[in-house]
Amino acid sequence: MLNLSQNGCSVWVASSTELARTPTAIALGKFDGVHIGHQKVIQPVLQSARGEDGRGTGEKIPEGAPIHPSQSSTLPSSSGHIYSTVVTFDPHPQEFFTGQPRALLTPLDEKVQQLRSLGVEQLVLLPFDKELSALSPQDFVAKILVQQLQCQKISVGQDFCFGKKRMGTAQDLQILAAQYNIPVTIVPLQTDTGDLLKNSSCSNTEPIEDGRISTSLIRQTLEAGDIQRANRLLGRPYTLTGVVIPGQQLGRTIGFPTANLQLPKDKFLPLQGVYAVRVIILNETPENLPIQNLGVMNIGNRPTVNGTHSSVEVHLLDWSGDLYGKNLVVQLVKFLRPEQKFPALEALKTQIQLDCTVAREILSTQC
Ligand SMILES: Cc1cc2nc3c(=O)[nH]c(=O)nc-3n(C[C@H](O)[C@H](O)[C@H](O)COP(=O)(O)O)c2cc1C
Ligand SMILES: Nc1ncnc2c1ncn2[C@@H]1O[C@H](COP(=O)(O)OP(=O)(O)OP(=O)(O)O)[C@@H](O)[C@H]1O
Repeated sequence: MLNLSQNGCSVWVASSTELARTPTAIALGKFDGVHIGHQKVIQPVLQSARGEDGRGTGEKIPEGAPIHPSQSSTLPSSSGHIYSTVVTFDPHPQEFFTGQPRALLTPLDEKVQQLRSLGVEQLVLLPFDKELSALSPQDFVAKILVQQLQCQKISVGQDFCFGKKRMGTAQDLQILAAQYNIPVTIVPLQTDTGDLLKNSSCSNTEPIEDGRISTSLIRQTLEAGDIQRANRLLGRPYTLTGVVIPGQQLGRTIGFPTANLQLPKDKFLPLQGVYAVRVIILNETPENLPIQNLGVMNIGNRPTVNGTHSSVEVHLLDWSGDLYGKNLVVQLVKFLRPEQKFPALEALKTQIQLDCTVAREILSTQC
């Protein structure tokens, strides 16, 4: 269990339902990326926690007490507070089923940051294991949502599926939850064009390019280097956040010192190559305002210097100083070009000079 706090606001992170604060208003799903579609699903839960929908006077049903579908989960409450909660799964269900580690758009720390900025009070990580994956939709609602999380309200997207073999739909959730007097908001699917999709069905296949905003679409967009579209789907710039570690220190010899970033192991990387970026240097003291700089970034193996592993390095424009050990937030703005093997360092230097000129131009016009 963690309680991550910054600037007075905090998100309670519970690694099991026993550690969760209750009662809850719940947004349900994987929420990797916390994209525009996810943000719409989270919105009703925030309103509910503020008491804007008239609920918020619920009393806890004692842990372990048997609950019958006819029994309302809303009893008079002592504190009257309903915690706005995102309920998600850990590990990502796909990782559990395939056994392969999955790179994430928002590893845990970043997801918590994003949820905090939206005003979410709590993140509950349901351990996704054989037992949870085998729960029927009925049992998932009764045991996890009602009994353990004392749920007062639920919000999901139109294509939400849950329970064993993803058998339950958003409509099924609405019917099951109604038996406990829990209202379920079903959020229409948000698309890239702003249209709403009418049809959706539960399936485990990767989505086709239908414009529906999804984690999968954003991953594909980043893999293709279309940063502008990825940023539009996310509702903010895609960022790489990490600590600066020593590199080979060759960059300074060609006039372009670079900060080598150590990222969370499970961070999803976009297409290899060179990018125009904005860089926030996070200071140790929280009261200091973060400093924002323009920069160029390379993601790749550095074939010109016979690099052996992939690295992420940033050169800050018009900046000099020591960044070792500092935390950087790198916001991707535009993909400039693929990485190349140059015959000599001099040719690489000339190309990086050009990259800086192009980046400066782009960054002066685009946000
Ligand atoms: C904007 C930018 C573009 C780069 N482009 C390439 C490239 O096309 N090919 C390549 O081999 N290395 C490229 N690099 C990586 C350089 O080879 C690397 O910065 C240099 O070797 C210094 O590495 P070091 O920080 O480990 O000392 C680029 C670096 C930057 C900052
Ligand atoms: N574009 C969208 N519009 C409305 N709701 C959405 C949208 N995308 C996801 N949701 C809803 O947000 C919640 C979390 O979504 P989830 O992360 O599980 O799926 P996703 O973003 O579609 O990712 P994936 O591509 O991995 O399926 C679910 O309730 C889901 O139905």
